[in-house]
Amino acid sequence: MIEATNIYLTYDDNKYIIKKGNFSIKPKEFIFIGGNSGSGKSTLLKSFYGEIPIKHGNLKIAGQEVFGIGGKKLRLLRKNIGIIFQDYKLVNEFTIEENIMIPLKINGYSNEVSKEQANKLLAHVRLSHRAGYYPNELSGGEQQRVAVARALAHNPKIIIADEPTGNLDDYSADLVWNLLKGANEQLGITVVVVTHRVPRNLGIKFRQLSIDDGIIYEVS
Ligand SMILES: Nc1ncnc2c1ncn2[C@@H]1O[C@H](COP(=O)(O)OP(=O)(O)OP(=O)(O)O)[C@@H](O)[C@H]1O
Repeated sequence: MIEATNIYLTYDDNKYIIKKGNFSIKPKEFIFIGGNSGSGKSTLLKSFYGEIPIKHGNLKIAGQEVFGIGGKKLRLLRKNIGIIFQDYKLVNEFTIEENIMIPLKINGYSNEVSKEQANKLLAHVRLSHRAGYYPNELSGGEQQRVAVARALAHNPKIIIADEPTGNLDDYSADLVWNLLKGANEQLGITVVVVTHRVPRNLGIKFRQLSIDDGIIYEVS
């Protein structure tokens, strides 16, 4: 599902954040990515959804080459991916129902279908009673559950999450881990999560990668 061959990532050409990155993530795997602060975890995730260019090497996501990607191909790439951030990144001017409708509308679904799907997902994350609320009327944990629903809305093949529980208390973090686990187990979605703290008792098989001095390696 994700195949990296000798990828190099940089912001300014003076220093490679990721060097000679080689790894392979199979469909339906659950992957954690660790490493010290500043080691390049978020940078690596950004390369997956075309937010920063691949400087050298090849990166295939769901069969699509990411090197040099832009325009229509980038839109197609993002169709396969749902993204979750530490700080939720919901649109404050939209209700939470409307937030979940965003990826559906972008992908060409009608208002009616988008609304129906958003409400199914709101029920899934147990927030139906908040459909008309705005993000700033919700707790952080609730906002992150909306972000998970939004990431799932367009039936992506891959979920990418950058410290999804970093701002949450243990109770809310558990709810988010369970939603990600369900997406992986029940929907067969490949899940890639950057986290400093791998949850104990996740209850599913997972693999761990780590980044040190720009090098990506497998944690055994
Ligand atoms: N937009 C940017 N422009 C230039 N340099 C950047 C940019 N974003 C990140 N960096 C640098 O790239 C390096 C890796 O940053 P990145 O955010 O990927 O690390 P991280 O492992 O996710 O860190 P953390 O665990 O603290 O979130 C850091 O040295 C950082 O300063």
